[in-house]
Amino acid sequence: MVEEAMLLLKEEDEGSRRTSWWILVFISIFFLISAQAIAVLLGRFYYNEGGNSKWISTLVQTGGFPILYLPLCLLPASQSSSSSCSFKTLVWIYLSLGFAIGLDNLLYSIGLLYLSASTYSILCASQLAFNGVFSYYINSQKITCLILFSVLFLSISAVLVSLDDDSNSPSGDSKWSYLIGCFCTVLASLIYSLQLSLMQFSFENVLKSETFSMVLEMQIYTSLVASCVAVIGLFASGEWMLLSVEMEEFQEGQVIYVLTLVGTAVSWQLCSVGAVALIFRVSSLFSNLIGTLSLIVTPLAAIAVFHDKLTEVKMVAMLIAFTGFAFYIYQNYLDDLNVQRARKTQAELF
Ligand SMILES: Nc1nc2[nH]cnc2c(=O)[nH]1
Repeated sequence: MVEEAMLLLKEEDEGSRRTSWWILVFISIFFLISAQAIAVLLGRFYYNEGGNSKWISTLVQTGGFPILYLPLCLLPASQSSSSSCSFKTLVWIYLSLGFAIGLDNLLYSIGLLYLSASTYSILCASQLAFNGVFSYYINSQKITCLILFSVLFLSISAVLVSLDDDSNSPSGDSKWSYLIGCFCTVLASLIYSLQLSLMQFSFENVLKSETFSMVLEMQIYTSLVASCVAVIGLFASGEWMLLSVEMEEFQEGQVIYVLTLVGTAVSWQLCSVGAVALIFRVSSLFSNLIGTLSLIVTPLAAIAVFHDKLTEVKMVAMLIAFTGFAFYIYQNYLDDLNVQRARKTQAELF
């Protein structure tokens, strides 16, 4: 009797843990998709209205990290991080990942500056394929049929959206700038995928902490390093001297210039917390998949904000993307069922 009651209690506890896991995953998905769409649109707005600094675009992708100290301080003590690894290892992880993020952000900004949104999205879809390879080798991710179809559907969808997009690059159409833009975007996709897989590896094999503080600390300290890279670049390149002119000549005025940069910085932080939380809770490949899904739904936001046309191709592309997304969620659900079945059998045996 007592054993049965214990088993029932354990099952109920497990059930509520799984429910809160799904709720947290959906909140992270919401932040990643909506905040990335806003950040990308604000980034385009900055370039379209006269902004021209690659290093400022790089800096705003991580420079908003101080706002994350507020949730970090508000978390209950039981949620404070208690990583088992040494201080030296932690510093090494934050420095290497932070440097990779800084480099990725610079290449990402150059890609956005030199390419049209369409070419940019096609090349960005390559990050899912890169991530599939890195996840297989670094994170021992099982590539099931559902995951493979999910990656394929999202890649096809990104290509469809791209082919349909007729916007031009903000920097004009010179052949050299096009080639530089393509090279930087593919390299950024490779670095971004590697960085996500290494982050998952750090969470699972080095940090081994189960708290949300770990997610926030990872985001804060890697952003601090990446922001230092951007500030050094800003001063070393001499771009800082042009900032006051850029602000004065911004077509929408100085106040909107500052608000655009602040809004972009805050959006990137919310998006990154969502991305890191998904790596922590699910996997780097899933986080990348949702990021790519966001790339595909960004045209929807552009339809609402900039009154772009909603074409049939865009609608089909989004349908394909959501089908791909549903495949991955269904795979997670199946994994979940398997874990529950295994636990039940184990409990019955003992
Ligand atoms: N390369 C790359 N960098 C990013 N930084 C934030 N999102 C992305 C992304 O989708 N690709």
